[in-house]
Amino acid sequence: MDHAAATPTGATVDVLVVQVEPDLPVPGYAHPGDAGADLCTRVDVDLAPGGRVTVPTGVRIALPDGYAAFVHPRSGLARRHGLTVVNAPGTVDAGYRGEIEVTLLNTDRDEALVLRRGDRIAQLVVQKVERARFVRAERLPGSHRGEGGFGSSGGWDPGAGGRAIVHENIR
Ligand SMILES: O=c1ccn([C@H]2C[C@H](O)[C@@H](COP(=O)(O)OP(=O)(O)OP(=O)(O)O)O2)c(=O)[nH]1
Repeated sequence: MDHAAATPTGATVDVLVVQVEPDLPVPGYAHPGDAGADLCTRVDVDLAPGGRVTVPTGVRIALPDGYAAFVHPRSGLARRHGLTVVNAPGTVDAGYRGEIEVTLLNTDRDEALVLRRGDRIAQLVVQKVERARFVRAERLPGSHRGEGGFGSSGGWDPGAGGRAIVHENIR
């Protein structure tokens, strides 16, 4: 099992964890100062090129009110194998008591990926979140960006003229 569960120095919040199978590690930070605690797969997975799978992590948590946890991909797996999290970052609500699952996508067109039970597959970032009151208004205050959407600062082909852009399917 490739996992270094360091006791986090400077931890600022307690998060209760119930392990679905006690021999798997609780989420752990690999290094002091890391933002993400590693999540492991509870099952073996063979992921075909272009394949998608939802993997159980073996952990259930109770976040305090005012917090959420976000499931992010691991950069090393992304770089080496093209592995990503489909809905990155996945949102774990404070009220969620079920097992955290991770929906993985093997973006590599040629190589299958083998994950074994206990392998680290993603990382969980615990954050304070605001809860907004959405207040109806007739107009919004001005800003430097204005209505310029994504790509408006350059590097994007504006030829689509506001139409949806259909991206090539990975298959
Ligand atoms: O990567 C993820 C994302 C979410 N969840 C769990 C925790 C979260 O609280 C719940 C619901 O997630 P989300 O709100 O993103 O899903 P939804 O499709 O909007 O479903 P819902 O209608 O239940 O909110 O699923 C995970 O285990 N892993």
